[in-house]
Amino acid sequence: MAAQVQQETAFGPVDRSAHDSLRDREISVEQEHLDRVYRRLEEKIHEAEFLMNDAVKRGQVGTPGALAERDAQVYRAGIHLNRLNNEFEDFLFGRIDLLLGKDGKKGPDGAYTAIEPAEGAVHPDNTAEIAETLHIGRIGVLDEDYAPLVIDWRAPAAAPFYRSTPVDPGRVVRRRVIRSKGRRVLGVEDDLMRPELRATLDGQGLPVIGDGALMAALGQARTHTMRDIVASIQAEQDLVIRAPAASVTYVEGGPGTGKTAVALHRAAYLLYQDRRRYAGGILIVSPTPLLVAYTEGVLPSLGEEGQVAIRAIGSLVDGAEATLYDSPSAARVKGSYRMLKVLRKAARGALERKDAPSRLRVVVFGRRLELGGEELGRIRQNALSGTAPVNLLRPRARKLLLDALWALSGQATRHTDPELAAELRSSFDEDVASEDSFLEFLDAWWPELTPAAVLDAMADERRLGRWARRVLTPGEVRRVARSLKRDGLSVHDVAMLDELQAILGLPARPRKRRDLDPLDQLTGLEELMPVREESQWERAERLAQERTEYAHVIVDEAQDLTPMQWRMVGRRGRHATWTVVGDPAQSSWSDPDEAAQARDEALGTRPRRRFTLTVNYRNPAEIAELAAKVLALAMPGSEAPSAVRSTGVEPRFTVVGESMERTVREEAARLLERVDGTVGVVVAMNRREEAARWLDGLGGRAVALGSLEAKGLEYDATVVVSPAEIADESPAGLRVLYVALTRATQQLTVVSGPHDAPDASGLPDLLRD
Ligand SMILES: Nc1ncnc2c1ncn2[C@@H]1O[C@H](COP(=O)(O)OP(=O)(O)OP(=O)(O)O)[C@@H](O)[C@H]1O
Repeated sequence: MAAQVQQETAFGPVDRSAHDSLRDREISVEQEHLDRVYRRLEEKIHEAEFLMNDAVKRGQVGTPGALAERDAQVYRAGIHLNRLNNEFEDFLFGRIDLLLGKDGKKGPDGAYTAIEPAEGAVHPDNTAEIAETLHIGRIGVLDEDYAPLVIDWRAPAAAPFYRSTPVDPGRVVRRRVIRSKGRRVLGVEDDLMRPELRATLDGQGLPVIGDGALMAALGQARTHTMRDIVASIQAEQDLVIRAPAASVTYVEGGPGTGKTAVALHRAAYLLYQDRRRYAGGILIVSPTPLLVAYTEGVLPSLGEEGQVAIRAIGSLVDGAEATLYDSPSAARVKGSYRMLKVLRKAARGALERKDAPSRLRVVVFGRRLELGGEELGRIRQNALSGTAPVNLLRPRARKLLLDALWALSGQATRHTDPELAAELRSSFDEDVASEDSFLEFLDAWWPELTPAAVLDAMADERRLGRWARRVLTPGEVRRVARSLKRDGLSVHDVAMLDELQAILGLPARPRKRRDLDPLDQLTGLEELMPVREESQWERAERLAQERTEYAHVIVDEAQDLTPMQWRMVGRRGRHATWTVVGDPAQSSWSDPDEAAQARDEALGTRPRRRFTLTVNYRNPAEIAELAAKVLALAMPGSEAPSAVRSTGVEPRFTVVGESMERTVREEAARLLERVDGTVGVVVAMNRREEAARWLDGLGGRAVALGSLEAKGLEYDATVVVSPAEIADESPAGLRVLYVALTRATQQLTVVSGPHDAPDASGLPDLLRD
């Protein structure tokens, strides 16, 4: 973090009233600049509108290329103004004042490219002149001479705004965050990167205003949506955001270190860097719909939305939506690699429906032919020995049936001439294959399977037991079958559906009929035209359209993905580059080693670039210290991130009095009075419905959540209800409790229930030293 020098100029302290007028003066300096930016943008719009009207009037002006270019300019200018007027309250948010650069070269955005100051930029008496001032904003704007009025935050020239620290300041002397609303500048917050320097700008001392932008941002009340952090990205975060996209960028960091924020800003950065490459789309996988809703506004505020899909892990399969939770014991089986074996068996086993016919009878060339159960069983085995997806094996099964009937018919030896024999065989096949009895048999004996149908079949405990023999215990079979009987899907079911889709393959397309020519119908010619099968090429094109792959995949809360979920996500990024962010200490999955193996399989052999984020921006030190006690139990030896600020407010401990409902409600109400923003009440999963009722009437600022739903979210204040209940609800319970305890930005209350064994001060057993 940058040194925060308050109420000073680079020449020394000033008194408070002088400081206030200094602040006003600096605000008006920035206001002037913002006015200039808007004037310039309006000019561009007028120019563009003039050109457009002119073009309309004159019909055609210039070459088609010039016209296209002009239209593009009109379009771009329109977008700019629209975005400025409608979307961005704080369009211009930063400024850096820089020393003269080393090489004196300018980059494509009109700014000097050097990171380090030129020799002699700082005089021996520690004075220096500011050689360049850059303003940073959400989009870039150039003046009439192509000099930068605003640099896009993602441009290389903006990097020093984020990277510079007092330890390694580069050319930056002062970094300023500008706060504005609409077209009005409201305030400025400065960080001095070279406090030792006495720098001048146009012959005047360089004023330093405010308490620093980061602290101002962190102290703000939280709402139910995440804000972007574009004005206060810290150096270690910036390294991740701007890391080259090749291969896998792997980021670990404790709670509140900005992993989610960094992941979202990285998506915007990648699109800016190489829009063409990412035209294939960026997928951001989030653990819950709540976190999707919480983060959804960030990318639009950064000017990006179209090419980024933020999807909850339970909504990755089109047409399926997870709404149910599994018990920890069912989840543990459904998410594990073992399920893969079961699904492969089930996909094949589900072909054998209870009502499947046991014999095939056809009449062909005037003869009745019949295949019995044993022969049909052999044919099925033979067809299934192929490695193709089950639905794509149907044509093979059909062919084997025809072979068997042909052999039975005794026609094979009728002709010695190979050409005649082939002709006979083909008319035999056509005869059989067009018979209703054959078609009906095939549909019943080798039905086209859908993933949902196989999952349904697995709800039958007896059948599932057969498919899971030697893989699952009878108890596990019972739990899984029971969980599949419910109406609706869980996140684990969705991953199983996706796996089944891969195992089954897309159903072979119904034979495509040629568009009928009315003349053919009249003449009866239609009957004589062969029915056209889908060509290889058409099939390839269809599959390409149906593919759901992305150019870059970002996985948030990656520690929670089960092996089956990694497989599902992996299928969406087979040719992608990746950004994976997570924290092993917050994992709610019981078998981290198995998940790590699945993750490595999904990411393949691509090289990994690893980063660690070390500063907790969310929790004040008082809360972070308490949470660290649970971390020590959950993952002995692992290090908690250091909290960046302290509030002086210690966590509060209370014990359930008359009823849990009453105590929790009172504590939530108490916190609502103490904070301006949101209050989250976190309970064990099986209490989440009743907890929602406890808060009835407290208003929209208070919400109740199950422990797993709290993933990634944050509130001004939280009430964590019964740490013991949360810790005991699953094998990963302590890690889930660690998540619950690290959601508050200001205040935390812990309510102990009967299982918590609180001491006299209300401190529960699990949180004692
Ligand atoms: N550089 C920053 N400037 C301002 N706020 C920041 C910065 N970095 C992080 N924050 C804030 O800190 C909070 C935590 O960030 P975020 O949710 O991204 O952390 P996380 O590492 O994903 O946490 P968790 O692992 O607990 O889900 C958010 O409110 C975020 O806006």
